[in-house]
Amino acid sequence: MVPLAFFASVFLSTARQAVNAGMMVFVVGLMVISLLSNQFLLIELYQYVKPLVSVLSFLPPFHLAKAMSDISSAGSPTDISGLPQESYYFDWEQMTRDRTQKVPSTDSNADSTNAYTTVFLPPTYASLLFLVGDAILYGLLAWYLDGVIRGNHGMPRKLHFPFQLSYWLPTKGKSPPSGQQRSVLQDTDNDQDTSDEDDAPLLTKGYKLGALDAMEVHALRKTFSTGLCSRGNVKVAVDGLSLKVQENQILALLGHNGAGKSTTINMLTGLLKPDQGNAYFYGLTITEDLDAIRNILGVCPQHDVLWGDLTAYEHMQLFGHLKGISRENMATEIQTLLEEVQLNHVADHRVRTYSGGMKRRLSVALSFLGDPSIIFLDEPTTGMDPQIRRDIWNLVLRKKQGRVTVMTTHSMEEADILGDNIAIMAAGTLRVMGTSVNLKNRFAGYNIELVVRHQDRAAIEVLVREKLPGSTKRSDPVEVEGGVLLPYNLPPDRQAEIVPFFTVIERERSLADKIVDYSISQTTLEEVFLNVTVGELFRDQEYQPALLRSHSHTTPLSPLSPEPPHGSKKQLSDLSQ
Ligand SMILES: Nc1ncnc2c1ncn2[C@@H]1O[C@H](COP(=O)(O)OP(=O)(O)OP(=O)(O)O)[C@@H](O)[C@H]1O
Repeated sequence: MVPLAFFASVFLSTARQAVNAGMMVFVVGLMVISLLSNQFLLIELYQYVKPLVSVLSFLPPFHLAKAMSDISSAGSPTDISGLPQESYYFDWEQMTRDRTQKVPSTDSNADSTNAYTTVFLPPTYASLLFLVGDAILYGLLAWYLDGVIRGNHGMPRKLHFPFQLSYWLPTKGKSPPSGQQRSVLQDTDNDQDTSDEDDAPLLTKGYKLGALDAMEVHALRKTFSTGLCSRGNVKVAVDGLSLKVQENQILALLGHNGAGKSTTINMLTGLLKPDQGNAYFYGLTITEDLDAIRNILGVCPQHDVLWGDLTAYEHMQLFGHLKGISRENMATEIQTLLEEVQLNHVADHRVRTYSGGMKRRLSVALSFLGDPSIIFLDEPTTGMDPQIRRDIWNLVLRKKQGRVTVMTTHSMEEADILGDNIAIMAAGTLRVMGTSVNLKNRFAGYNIELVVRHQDRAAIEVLVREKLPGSTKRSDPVEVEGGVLLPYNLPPDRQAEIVPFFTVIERERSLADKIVDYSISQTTLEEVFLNVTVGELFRDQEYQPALLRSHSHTTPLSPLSPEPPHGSKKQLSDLSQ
């Protein structure tokens, strides 16, 4: 029965499907048992019983129920046909006897001695042998089909995977890319640089393509069918994503809801099969070496996968065993990690008593179990209070050495603090990638705020138009104490205008009276994010291709490149109007 359950699970992807299938099996089984134990039905359906028994031989529940029934009836005063038994005990001879059921014959010409006909049922030992055979058959089928059929979950193996040496002797642990693998990657890079230039994301100067890349993603694509039938609408969740991450670095993946971050992580961790593309971790590919990659992978999924009846310690033990942590190290490692996420004082409490933030901390701790070389954290700090969140940030920063960390977040502060590189996704594509400073320089520029007296507002606005011609109003003026605040944004390529403008303000005594206060600051990552994804928000068809095609990802851009972020300024100004 257990191998049959594993076999059935290959074709079922949700708990609801499993419940429905279980109900169907129960109803069909009940009907069959009614038939075989009801003489009236046996008479009516006699000619169908023999072929039915042959078919049922391949279903373990039939032989299990029959063997149990045989064994229990063998010890009773009457046998299965209701006739008196010669002996009341069960012996091996009974096991080898055909189990027949006598039913009244429906043949009108039958004489009185032939008034009964017998329905053949296999002997008990045959049922037990069938059970063993079924267990082997379904076990093998479940193992093979589970490898090659993954539906939308996981990466299917090749049809001939049992004959692949790599299946039986997987590459263990973290290994640098072999010369051959490495050269394939380089070739792929070169191909992509020349042929796919238009589709390449923008990489800023802070991002270094180099020899230490431990994770490389190439043209990853995933679509989902959204219609009722498979030929319905298709949603492109991730569209040709390519990026690289170096060891010891954290990549923060930003994007609005539905940008494709979780789908990307699910593909990279082998939960979803990519339609196209591949990813390499330390030279291992997700399409070929998923088992080896899983040995060095830690994942904190977006939604906690925890069991309410288990404690935090039991969760850690369970995952520790699955990750193959040795018994000697298990207790120390669990204790250290639980202390680091501040759950040690509730380690023996059932998880159902935890708050959302505590469950999240446990998920983070689970992902670090076994010291994995690649860590994926999908919105790890959701629901945590500010203090705990900072502790988790410290944990992630402390643990970034010797591994690749990829995290998604909606918190710009989190991305700014943790991310060595920040990648911004929109509509399934990577729009920009670089360090926080470079992204700010490249895509946002400067915020200039002037507090002026009401009566001088028009004069100062004229002055700003003359001396800061590249500036735009960031939002409507705001009434403040002593006057009105005029907020401006200056793109990074107009940096040269800043010094002359403030020199004029400092020198002209008349202006000093009109301008009560002023400030200048670099714009925030949030503004970069809005700036980069604003085209997506407004679905401006002209803007997006211009943004994508204006740069090649192989050419590092100057932080203060003369090329403005085309369209983005226009859209921001639209926003403010
Ligand atoms: N199983 C699915 N079937 C159909 N569409 C899906 C499926 N999974 C994801 N999508 C769609 O793919 C797109 C990307 O989803 P994804 O969950 O990757 O976004 P995300 O960036 O992680 O968003 P969030 O920040 O809200 O978690 C969305 O439009 C989503 O509706």
